[in-house]
Amino acid sequence: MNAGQAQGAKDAPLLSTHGLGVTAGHRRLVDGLDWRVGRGERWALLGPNGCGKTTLLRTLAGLLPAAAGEVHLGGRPVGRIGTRELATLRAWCPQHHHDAFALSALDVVLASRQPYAGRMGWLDPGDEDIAHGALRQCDVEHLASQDVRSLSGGERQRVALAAALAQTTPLLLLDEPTAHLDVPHQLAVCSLLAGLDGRSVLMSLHDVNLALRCCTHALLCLPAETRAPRWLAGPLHEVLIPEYLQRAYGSRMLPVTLEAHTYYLPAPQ
Ligand SMILES: Nc1ncnc2c1ncn2[C@@H]1O[C@H](COP(=O)(O)OP(=O)(O)OP(=O)(O)O)[C@@H](O)[C@H]1O
Repeated sequence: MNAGQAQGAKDAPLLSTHGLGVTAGHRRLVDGLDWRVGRGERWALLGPNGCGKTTLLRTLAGLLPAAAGEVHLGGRPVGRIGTRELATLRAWCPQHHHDAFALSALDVVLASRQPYAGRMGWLDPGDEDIAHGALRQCDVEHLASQDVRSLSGGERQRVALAAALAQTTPLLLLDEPTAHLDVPHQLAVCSLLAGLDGRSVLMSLHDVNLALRCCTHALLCLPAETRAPRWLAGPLHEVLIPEYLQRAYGSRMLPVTLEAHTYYLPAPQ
């Protein structure tokens, strides 16, 4: 990379999509999406079941090919970035975790340090410190030596989040990071993500109120009957408004203000 290209990469948005199309089977889930995610922004991906949040996140992560257009990370097409480098640029935390082997929670988190391992694949004590720090941040350090197959759903979810944090990437792609979590842990994860200085987060969520607490921006899917759904992107309070929420979810959402914060309640049927 020459000096001009290096400067271009520095000025480029962390993530951008250019005419992005995403399909699953015969369904077109995203069509012509032009979107930019800046450094330090936290985006909520919202929309009804099956609208394409997971498929879009996996495409952004470079795990699925785009049907049209491109995803860029730091100004470069994601498909042209090698696996190891990609793992230093974005962390991916899926919705489901399949644990085939008897690994401890610490092992699972340490695995996310592999992109930084030396030539022989060895990690150093600094990696262990980062892994323990991430387990602590996610309130699961006391489970570090426990077999992940024996963890509860919420504990496993927090270990997965710790693994994503320990990857120390500028971008985190999280598929329903608050699934399985009790309310105090949902709020703790919310504050944790909001406190990640300079790192950007894209997370699919089902709770509009959590998005309002936790995020700076929203990408909301408005389903369409006859063509690909339309994804509205923008600052949180421009996108999460009653009109758009009703179009997205098909039911009226009533704004309620409590202690200067706005929340949404579904209107009685
Ligand atoms: N490989 C596939 N073949 C056919 N259809 C698929 C495939 N993968 C996903 N789909 C369909 O694509 C749609 C989008 O799925 P996706 O998991 O992205 O939705 P989602 O918005 O994350 O849903 P949820 O809120 O329920 O988690 C669904 O209707 C799903 O059945």
